[in-house]
Amino acid sequence: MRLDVVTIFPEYLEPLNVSLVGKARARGQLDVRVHDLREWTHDRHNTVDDTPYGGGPGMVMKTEPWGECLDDVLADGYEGGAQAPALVVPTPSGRPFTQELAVELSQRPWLVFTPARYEGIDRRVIDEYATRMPVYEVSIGDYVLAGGEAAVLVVTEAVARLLPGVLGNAASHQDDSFAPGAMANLLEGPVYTKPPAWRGREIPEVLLSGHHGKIARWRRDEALRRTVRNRPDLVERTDPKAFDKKDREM
Ligand SMILES: COC(=O)COc1cccc(COC(=O)c2cn[nH]c2)c1
Repeated sequence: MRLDVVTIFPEYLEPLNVSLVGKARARGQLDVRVHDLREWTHDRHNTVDDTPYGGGPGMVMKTEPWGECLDDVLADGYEGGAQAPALVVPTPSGRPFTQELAVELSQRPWLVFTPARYEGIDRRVIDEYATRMPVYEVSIGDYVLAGGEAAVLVVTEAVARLLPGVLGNAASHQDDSFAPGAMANLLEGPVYTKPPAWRGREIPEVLLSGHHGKIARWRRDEALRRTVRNRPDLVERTDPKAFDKKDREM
């Protein structure tokens, strides 16, 4: 997968050199290219923003630098078809970024991220590129950040860990929270490891029993308990058939 990020703060994307994404890049599983938008400005102050038409506070990111930069980024290697890029625009007014969307994005060959600063990017930029490729306007949560770069780190990590071979133990994202299947829409329950006792706190007996059926049942019950407590909305969304009699007694 190829990932391009266009930003006025390239250093903000340094974390893409470490950990999971960094290793995937080193292994050649990910081709990450960060571009400084200001390199596509031509004035002395490298201007990327201007006042909003219609008035109001703040500044808006100008069309020209974005257009010139994105044309260059998309110029190489874009033969349509297999190499078709998609634009990913972090914005508070986007569709919620979910595990399902992470899976969808992880199946694309090329993502171009356009994190905005200020009040956002002139709408005409998105409209222009939407004529050439899919545009995903995604929100990572109901709050406003000073810029979309942090959201790029979030989306990139969620997507990269789904790429084959990137996560050590392939099975580990099968039972992720929100992964499709029985665990869909349930939060993850508690996890434990050695030592068996710590400050007088021991491990739930069932986990030491070696009885896989009971362990799976206990984990599901704990996940359900935590979901009911923290995310009743997710319980609503889960198909009632997914719950058996014992669940209903909970
Ligand atoms: C065309 O799209 C744009 O112009 C984007 O506009 C904005 C405006 C303000 C802030 C941001 C950065 O993203 C977030 O704050 C965000 C993403 N998820 N949750 C919060 C982006």
